[in-house]
Amino acid sequence: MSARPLDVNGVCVSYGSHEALRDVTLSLHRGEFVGLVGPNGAGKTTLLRTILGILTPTAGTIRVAGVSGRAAAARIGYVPQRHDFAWDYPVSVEQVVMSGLTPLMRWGRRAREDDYAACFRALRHVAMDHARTRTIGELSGGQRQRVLVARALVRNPDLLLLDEPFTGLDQPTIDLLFDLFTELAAGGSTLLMSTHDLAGACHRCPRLVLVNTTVRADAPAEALTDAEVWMSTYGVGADSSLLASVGVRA
Ligand SMILES: Nc1ncnc2c1ncn2[C@@H]1O[C@H](COP(=O)(O)OP(=O)(O)OP(=O)(O)O)[C@@H](O)[C@H]1O
Repeated sequence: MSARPLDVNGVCVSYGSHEALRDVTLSLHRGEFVGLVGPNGAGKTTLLRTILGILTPTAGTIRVAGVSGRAAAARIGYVPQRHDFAWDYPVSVEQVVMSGLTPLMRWGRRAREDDYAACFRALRHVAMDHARTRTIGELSGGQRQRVLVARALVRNPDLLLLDEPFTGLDQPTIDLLFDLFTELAAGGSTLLMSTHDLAGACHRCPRLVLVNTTVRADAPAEALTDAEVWMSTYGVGADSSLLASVGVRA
């Protein structure tokens, strides 16, 4: 049996004396699409960056497809927040997607025919193959997000990490991206996505992980009907509109 795409076990992360994550345990199976939700400062980005190997846990272990450390990072496709990317850089869509392969290429190696073929496949996956030669600055927000997903997919990862992919996008664009993520999961990709779109996550992510420093709940979205869990994770009262947005009553 092949190893799970992600196993996080008892992970703790601190920034100096500030404890950002405590005893986080989480496993994903192949083909799962999991929403990671929690309030501002809950530790979502910290968890993604720790899985990526950018941050080192003070305790616990992380395995991606059964391996850890640098080998684990090579198995991950990462979709950063859109505003973390330099969109005014004068490069083509294809060049951005190609940059997803760079970590796998030895320094100085020129792109080969199979690299271009991998880029084309990834762009076709996100329905952006028609825009291969366009300059990235010309793209809409939704198209930019698709290009970032293609860049993450090009290395055929065991795990896709998405950091708030919906920020600043309109509802129809968000719906199309949810369709894309659902299709990717149905095709065997494994996705862990942080988001503040609670209503969308409740409707479209089959499984939700609620986090605030530690995992507060981990269940199919439709099973998260206990208002207390949402209230304590987000630190809100029974009168909060958050409860209506996730479809529960206090
Ligand atoms: N580089 C850093 N140095 C010190 N503290 C940090 C750093 N990055 C994050 N933190 C702190 O760690 C905690 C978790 O932050 P993190 O960015 O992971 O939360 P988040 O859930 O992604 O928040 P948001 O939804 O606002 O993006 C917060 O208290 C934050 O202030």
